[in-house]
Amino acid sequence: MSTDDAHFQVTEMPVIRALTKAAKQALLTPGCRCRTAVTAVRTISVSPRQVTSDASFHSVSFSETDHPKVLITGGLGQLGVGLAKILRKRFGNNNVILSDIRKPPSHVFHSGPFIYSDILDYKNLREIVVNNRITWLVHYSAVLSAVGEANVQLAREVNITALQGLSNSSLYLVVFFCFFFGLHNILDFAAEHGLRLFVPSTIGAFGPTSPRDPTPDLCVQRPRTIYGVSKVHAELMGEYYHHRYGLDFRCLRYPGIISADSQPGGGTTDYAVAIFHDASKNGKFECNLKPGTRLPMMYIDDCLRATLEVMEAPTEQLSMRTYNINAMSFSPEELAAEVKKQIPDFQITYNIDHIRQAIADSWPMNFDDGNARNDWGWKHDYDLPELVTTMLNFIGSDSRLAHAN
Ligand SMILES: NC(=O)c1ccc[n+]([C@@H]2O[C@H](COP(=O)([O-])OP(=O)(O)OC[C@H]3O[C@@H](n4cnc5c(N)ncnc54)[C@H](O)[C@@H]3O)[C@@H](O)[C@H]2O)c1
Ligand SMILES: C[C@@H](O)[C@H](N)C(=O)O
Repeated sequence: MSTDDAHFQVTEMPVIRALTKAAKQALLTPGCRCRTAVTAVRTISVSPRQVTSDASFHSVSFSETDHPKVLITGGLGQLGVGLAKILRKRFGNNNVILSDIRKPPSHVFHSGPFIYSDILDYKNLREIVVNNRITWLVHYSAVLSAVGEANVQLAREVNITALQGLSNSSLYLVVFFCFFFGLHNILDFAAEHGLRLFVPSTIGAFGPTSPRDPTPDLCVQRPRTIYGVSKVHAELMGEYYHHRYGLDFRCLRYPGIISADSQPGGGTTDYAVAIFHDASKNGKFECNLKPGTRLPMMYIDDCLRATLEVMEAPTEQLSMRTYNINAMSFSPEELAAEVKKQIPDFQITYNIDHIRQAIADSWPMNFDDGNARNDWGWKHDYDLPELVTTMLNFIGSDSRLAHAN
């Protein structure tokens, strides 16, 4: 098994297992959840589709001076736990509920409210929102780019062990539709309950026909991954609900996010996290993208702060509802050169994953985030040297701590 395959197994299987379990149930049980979700969206008596365009959805008592009550879906991935931490610091521990379909590790479970929530289950979501008087919803649940694309070995494993009887193409169809229904559930009840809704998008929402250097907020968006297509869909649906029903939809297109204490969930930019762990532990790293592959990237602290800032931004500052945000752009060889400044013996080799490479080659190289900077004052703190120092210090002190214990 290659390092890359091993990485896939370690970091992506829980997500795939959880997702395919949901997908399998949805398809194989009578009155499957996919169908139920569609029915709920179409027939629920308070559906936005049945309310006039000037109706106010902001029926939940929530003023700008109150602390919001936040629900984070898909919160056990790379970003959710960190976001919960900064939101709890700002709004109080009990005002931020983390949720996922996976079992939380003990330190997460004991750090604040955690609840099971499957975004495909409209009733379950609705109960959580109503019972906890949720006012902000951060919709993090997703299947990232590389997991969403055809990985034959992984797909076969999943088909045999999780979706017996379904063909590869059926599996991808299920993932695709569950993703959409999940989003539709979220949009419908966010509008119904007057929630402020944050859905992250990505550099992956652009494709090979978009301008790539730099990529502006508004341009051709023809992504070639199912992940990108679903994110463009989310951007458009969110903006449509905003204009049509007054939904307070806010969306940031994140670059590849780099974090030390949480693992990425199966994306194309994951190499930029793995490199620090391998450099710190073994002094070498095998990269699955070509040396010159330039992509926009950001340290997690900047990403989470941007999320809080756009959620708190007064409505009148938002000239748009979907913004690019950026901090830096680099290629594997540039990142390796920066790591080498701190670990002089560090060696990088290349073993290209053609699926990830094709995805990366279709994505922006530089991201133009001028609108975010002008409208609500976005400003990043971490550039490449700062990122490398921070990551290596964090991982180094973490492993020294582990050795000491
Ligand atoms: N991490 C990045 O580099 C990056 C970059 C751009 C955008 N984003 C976006 O930010 C969000 C969070 O990213 P992440 O890196 O934390 O993702 P991740 O893949 O690490 O985590 C996603 C989480 O969603 C959960 N999930 C899957 N199906 C679910 C369901 N049916 N119901 C509830 N939860 C479910 C998974 O269990 C997992 O914990 C995603 O929407 C992603 O597209 C991330
Ligand atoms: C860029 C982003 O959306 C994610 N890290 C991925 O590579 O899929």
